[in-house]
Amino acid sequence: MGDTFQSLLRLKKKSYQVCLQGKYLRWTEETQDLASRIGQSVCFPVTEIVCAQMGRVETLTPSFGPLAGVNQFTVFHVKRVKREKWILETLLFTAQNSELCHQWVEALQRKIQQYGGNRPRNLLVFINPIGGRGQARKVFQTQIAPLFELAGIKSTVIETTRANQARDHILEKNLQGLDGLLCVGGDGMFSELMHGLIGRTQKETGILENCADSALVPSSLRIGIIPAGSTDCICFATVGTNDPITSALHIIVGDTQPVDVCAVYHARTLLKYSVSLIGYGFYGDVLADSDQYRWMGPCRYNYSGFKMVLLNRSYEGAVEFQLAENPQSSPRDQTRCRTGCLVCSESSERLKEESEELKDKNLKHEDIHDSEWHTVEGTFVAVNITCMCSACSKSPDGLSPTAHLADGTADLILVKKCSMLQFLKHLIRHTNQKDQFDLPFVEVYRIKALKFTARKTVSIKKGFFGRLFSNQPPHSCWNCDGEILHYPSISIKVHCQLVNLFARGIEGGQSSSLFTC
Ligand SMILES: Nc1ncnc2c1ncn2[C@@H]1O[C@H](COP(=O)(O)OP(=O)(O)OP(=O)(O)O)[C@@H](O)[C@H]1O
Repeated sequence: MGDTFQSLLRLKKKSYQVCLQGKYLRWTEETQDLASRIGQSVCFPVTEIVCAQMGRVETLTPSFGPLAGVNQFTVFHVKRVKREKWILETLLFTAQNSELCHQWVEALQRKIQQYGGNRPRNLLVFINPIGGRGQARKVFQTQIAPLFELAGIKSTVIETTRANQARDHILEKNLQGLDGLLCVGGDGMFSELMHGLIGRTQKETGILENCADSALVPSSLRIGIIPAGSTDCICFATVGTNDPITSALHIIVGDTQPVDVCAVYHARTLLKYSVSLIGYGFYGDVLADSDQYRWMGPCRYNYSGFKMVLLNRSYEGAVEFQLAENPQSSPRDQTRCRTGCLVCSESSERLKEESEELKDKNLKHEDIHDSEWHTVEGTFVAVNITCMCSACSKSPDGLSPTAHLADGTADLILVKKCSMLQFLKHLIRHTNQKDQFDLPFVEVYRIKALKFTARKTVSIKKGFFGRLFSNQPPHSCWNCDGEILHYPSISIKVHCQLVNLFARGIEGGQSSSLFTC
């Protein structure tokens, strides 16, 4: 029984038979009740233990020193509270003597090392002091740094003084010895880290990042997001909530979630990468319009959104796309991408096999992936592409609720010319349980590549609101994860699992890691 360590311990004034076996810590109440003989057992995986320390340790004490109790030891572990939210739970065990406590702490730490091999030890943290409501510094110092200290994670902190400082640092500076990069901020900060890391990795491996034909290589470093932005869309889609403690605990236990990335090109030259929304028409116009109302803070998006609904603009163009290869997966299939998603796992397997095939046969990515192009021409209120569900607090299921995080596809949503009320109906369905795609003017496809050619739209002063505000411009712009792209004609290619996040996807169905055996 070399793998098992057990003894009698006290917890919350009751005696328990506590057993550490395999991947689990289990405790069973010692009961006098002869009818039931054995009390209820509770167990949870070692992979969700943050650490074990001698004595009674409290996280909020500055130096985490043991407070009292030579015969006590403390176990810190992940506890799920509601939906996807995690908190740090403390268990204070009392043993017969301090020797036994030492043995328990050593046994637990050994198990954490054995099963928690992917935990980071050394992180570089970028704090955006102006992101969201300007709380990033406070969030990190008061809530996150004490957790990292407890878990034995070294973090080097850089507070940014300008936009793109984090991206430039990652592109230029020595990152040796680091296990991951974190941002404390919103989706814009994540985008900086992602651009820096993808760019650096291609440079180091000699791949031409700018060329639309390049098969880009993923980095071994993971990116973590401590949410402190305005929308935190990427946190909602990869963790299920925008709670800073939950994200920190996912980082501490070393979770890994691969994520697909869309590369956006104009004239075959790279413009930007995106993981959530690339939108022409409505979302492009909202972003461009909202820029003049920065003084309103995050409310500017509601104001410009309202204005654009009233204006009811639509734009002419041709959308060409290559459909995804997996016929079993579709944006209308009602499945959800959740932790351990089978569709994404199959893609990981396929990726491995493909890269071996490419190497063996000395082929290019395109040689095994060229497929038919489909075309939809018309006038569109919105052309949206997203490679994750793009959920946020306003839209809990997101733009495309069944989109997968890591299957090498993106969902293309075409909202064709319709009335203001029809478009409003489509938008409102993002906030309730109704299907936003089940409307005659909406089409949705699961794709792997796209080309959009904008046509000049003739300006018509439509209705009362059209005359009140302004004429329609001939083209819209693209909203690429919250940044404006001024080239109306673009192409997009989905790169399967190009970045890895400290996350595990949204946990589905499971409400607690603690369960009775
Ligand atoms: N010190 C700084 N001064 C000005 N801008 C900065 C600074 N540091 C980072 N930025 C830029 O601020 C932008 C917005 O930051 P961030 O994403 O953190 O917050 P947000 O926009 O409020 O949140 P979200 O993107 O979730 O809506 C980013 O694109 C980033 O490049």
